[in-house]
Amino acid sequence: MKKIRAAVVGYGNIGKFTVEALEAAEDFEIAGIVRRNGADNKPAELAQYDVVKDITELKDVDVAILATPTRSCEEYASKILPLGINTVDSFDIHTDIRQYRANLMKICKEHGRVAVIAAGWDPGSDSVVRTLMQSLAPKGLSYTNFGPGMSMGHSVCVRSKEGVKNALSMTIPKGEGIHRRMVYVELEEGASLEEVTKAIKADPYFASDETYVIPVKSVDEVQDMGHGVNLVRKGVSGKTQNQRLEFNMSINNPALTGQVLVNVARASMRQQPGCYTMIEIPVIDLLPGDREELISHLV
Ligand SMILES: NC(=O)C1=CN([C@@H]2O[C@H](COP(=O)(O)OP(=O)(O)OC[C@H]3O[C@@H](n4cnc5c(N)ncnc54)[C@H](OP(=O)(O)O)[C@@H]3O)[C@@H](O)[C@H]2O)C=CC1
Ligand SMILES: N[C@@H](CCCC(=O)C(=O)O)C(=O)O
Repeated sequence: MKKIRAAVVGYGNIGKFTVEALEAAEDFEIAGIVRRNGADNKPAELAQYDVVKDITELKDVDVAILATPTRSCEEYASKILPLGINTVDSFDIHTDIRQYRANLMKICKEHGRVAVIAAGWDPGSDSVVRTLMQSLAPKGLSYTNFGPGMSMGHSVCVRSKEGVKNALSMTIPKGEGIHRRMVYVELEEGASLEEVTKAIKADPYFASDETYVIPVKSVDEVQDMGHGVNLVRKGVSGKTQNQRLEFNMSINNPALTGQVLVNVARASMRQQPGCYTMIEIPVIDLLPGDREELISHLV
C-alpha cells in the first residue's frame, strides 16, 4: 500500500510530538520538516529527515501538518494549498473558526484540495464528543471543564508579547465551563510586568477570563505539559429528562494534539475538496486499516 507522505511545518511542542506520532503510524512516511531557519541547528532526532525552509524543497508531499502558532495557520495554509498539498491544523480561536473555514473553503475548492482545521483536542476531538452528546440528549446543557493543565494556545499567545522570554499559561477549572488563567512569565531584561500584564489581559485569548500574571525566574522549572478535560451534559432524550453523560481524559497535551493531527491528515486523503472541521468528517476516516474490518471490530 502506498504510504501517505506528510510534511510537518513548525518544530515546537506540537511539531515534535507530531513527528513521533507519524513515526508510529504505519501508513505514513515523513516527507520532511519545514522550519523557519531550515536545517540550522538540526536536532539529533531529525538526522534522518530533510529539514528545509520552504515546503517546495520537499518531494511529493500529500499533506502538510501545520504545527505553527494558531495565528500563523491561515498564512501557511493559504500558501500551501495552492501547491496541491492538503493541510491540517489545530487552530484554536473558537470564535474565528467559521471565518477561517470560509476563507480556506474558497482556496480548497479552487485548487481541488482538502484542509482540516481546528483539529486538536479542543477544538477537535472534544468537538466530536460535544456533537455526539448533543445528539443523545438534544435539549439540555453541556459544560466543558478544562484542567488544571497547560494550555499551549494561551502559552504561545503570551510568548508572542513584547517583553516575554518564556511563558506558561495554566487553565484552572472553576466549574460549569468557567476558567481562571494563571500565567507564569519569564520577562526579558527591563520589561515591565505592568505593560506585559495589560497586553495579555487585552488579548482575545484572555479577555473574557479571570487572569493573573505572575513573574517567575524560570518557566522551565514550573512547566508540566499535562492537561485534561471533563465534559458533561445533562439533558433530555426524546421526552425523558435527566439524562447524564460524561467524558473525561487526562493527557500529555502536545502528544494528544500530535496524534489527532496525524489522524486528520489521514482523513484529509479521503474527503472531497473543501475545508472541514472535525465534526464534519466521518470518524472511521480517522483510523488506518480496512473499512470492513473496522466495522466488524468497532460497531
Ligand atoms: N486545538 C487544540 O486542541 C490545540 C491546539 N494547539 C495549538 O498549537 C499551536 C502550537 O503550539 P506549540 O507547539 O506549543 O507552539 P510552539 O511555540 O512550541 O511551536 C510553534 C512552532 O511554529 C514555528 N513557527 C512558525 N511561525 C512562527 C511564528 N510566527 N512565531 C513562532 N513560531 C513560529 C516554530 O517552529 P520552527 O522554529 O521550527 O519554525 C515554532 O517552534 C498553539 O498556538 C495552539 O493554538 C495546541 C494544543 C491543543
Ligand atoms: N486549545 C488548547 C487545548 C484545550 C484546552 C484549553 O482550551 C484551555 O486550557 O484553555 C491548547 O492550546 O492547549
